[in-house]
Amino acid sequence: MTKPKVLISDKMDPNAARIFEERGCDVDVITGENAEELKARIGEYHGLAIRSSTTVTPEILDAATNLKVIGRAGIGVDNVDIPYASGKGVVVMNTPFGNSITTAEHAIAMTMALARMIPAANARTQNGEWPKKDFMGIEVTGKTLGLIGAGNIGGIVATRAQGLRMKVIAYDPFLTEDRAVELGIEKVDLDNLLSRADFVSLHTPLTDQTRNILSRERLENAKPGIRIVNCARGGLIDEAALKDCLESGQVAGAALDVFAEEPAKENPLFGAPNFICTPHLGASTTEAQVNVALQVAEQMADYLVNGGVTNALNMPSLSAEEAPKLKPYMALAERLGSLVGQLAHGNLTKISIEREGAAAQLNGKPITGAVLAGFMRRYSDTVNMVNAPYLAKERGLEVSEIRHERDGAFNTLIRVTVETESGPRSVAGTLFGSDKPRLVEIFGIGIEAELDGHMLYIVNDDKPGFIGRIGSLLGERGINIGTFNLGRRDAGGEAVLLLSLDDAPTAETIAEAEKVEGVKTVTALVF
Ligand SMILES: NC(=O)C1=CN([C@@H]2O[C@H](COP(=O)(O)OP(=O)(O)OC[C@H]3O[C@@H](n4cnc5c(N)ncnc54)[C@H](O)[C@@H]3O)[C@@H](O)[C@H]2O)C=CC1
Ligand SMILES: O=C(O)C(=O)COP(=O)(O)O
Repeated sequence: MTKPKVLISDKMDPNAARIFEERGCDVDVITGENAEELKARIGEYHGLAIRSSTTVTPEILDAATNLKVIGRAGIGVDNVDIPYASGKGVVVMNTPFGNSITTAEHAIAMTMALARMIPAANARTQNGEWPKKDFMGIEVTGKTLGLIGAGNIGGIVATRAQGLRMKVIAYDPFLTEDRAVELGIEKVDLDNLLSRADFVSLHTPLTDQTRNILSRERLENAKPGIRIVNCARGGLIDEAALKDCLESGQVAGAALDVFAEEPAKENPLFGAPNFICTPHLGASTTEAQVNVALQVAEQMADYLVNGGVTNALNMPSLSAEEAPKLKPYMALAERLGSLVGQLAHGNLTKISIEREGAAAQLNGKPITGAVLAGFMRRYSDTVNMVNAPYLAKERGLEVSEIRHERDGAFNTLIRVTVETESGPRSVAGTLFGSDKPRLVEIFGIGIEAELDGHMLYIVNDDKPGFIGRIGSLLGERGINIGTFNLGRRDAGGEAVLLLSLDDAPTAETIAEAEKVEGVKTVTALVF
């Protein structure tokens, strides 16, 4: 196997490059390139490790013809077009906890800096002014902190703020009552929060629902003299409205670490009263950067080298321990999916994946992904486990997964069934010797065959002499048969023949085979 190649395109702790190398990847660190430069380069890489400065657009992804994984050394992934990456079969992962304490601490630092106007006091003192009378601050003790978003970072901010004796309330539609009780915070709606909070701190991702969540209207109707801290994402606040509210005094102060447009070299808020800012430093501590660099490199290398999937945003997790165990199952699942995809006719809208025996004890999601990857190949040749579920959804394919506790004739079995116009059609397979995929049933007929390379699937009448006729036809045409597998429904009834061939059969060979006495259908298959 060639070594996976990874590009680190944003400034990252050197531990990331070290881990990639130790785990068997080639790595280039090339930061600060513009989109055109990245587009020209990305085609040669299997992995792309980023922070927030690289934006991964559809154009970049179209050029990324070998890319398998994007790793975000951090939390927010609004700089990656995840639906497009999924469509391209690229896994997107982040490191959801590595910088959360650091970012929460930055929000607390910003809160204290706002309360006591530390940046301006510092600047003017160092300017020789000694402006003691201009900086009358407020205490945070006893004040109400309103969190918009109370997930990992919001939750940590809550505990730190409670340590400062603040009362914490939160607006987060996904916060459970139990978690709110555990955090000792009151769950409220957004209007209530804005009418009560002395400080507001934002901790949501940037999504279509949260964009502009602090709109002009909400800022203008908030509690007069409110102070706002944003260490989450720029697009959450209407910046022009915030500037007006700072100037009118409606908002008593704002501390932003993030801006709608970054890098923010110019911004309407610069110079506004009681406005302080940092250049997206929320995650910038030595501890957090080591954490996220180590974690992203471990996760990406795991995927590129062993197929393990951790913290992916567009694929189910698969631990590095599970991956080798699941590998033969995934090969079996993909072939079964591919077989029904090649054989079943018409518009297929339902597929079910059943697992029995040892297979029922395994993580089913990767097996389903592999079946769908094999099956969807009937529609697209760029399909893989990552994009198959998305493509299946796009085509309206209904997928069901069934686990049977019962033990059947095989100690492990995967069955794939599609609903066709003439009823359900199903194929099943097992593993021989724990890692060799074998087909054991095709459309109700027991058979035992490897699914590999070029094959011919022939349905025929179970009559004497048939096998000789087919063998002679192929022999006369100089086609070498690798394996020869037979199955039949009843003696003298419908029978099937699966042949593996050294080369792809020509259309002419197939037409000749169809003319052989007793043959009903001939289908060329490829795995
Ligand atoms: N300034 C910086 O350097 C950093 C910024 N961040 C930002 O902080 C964000 C939050 O990070 P975490 O707390 O780790 O994420 P998280 O996923 O643990 O928490 C986000 C919370 O927002 C809530 N939420 C989602 N939609 C909402 C809505 N419409 N209204 C209210 N709440 C909503 C979710 O329910 C969740 O509880 C990240 O998405 C990232 O954008 C993260 C790290 C560093
Ligand atoms: O982790 C996040 O979401 C961040 O915003 C941190 O951004 P950065 O890695 O410092 O560019």
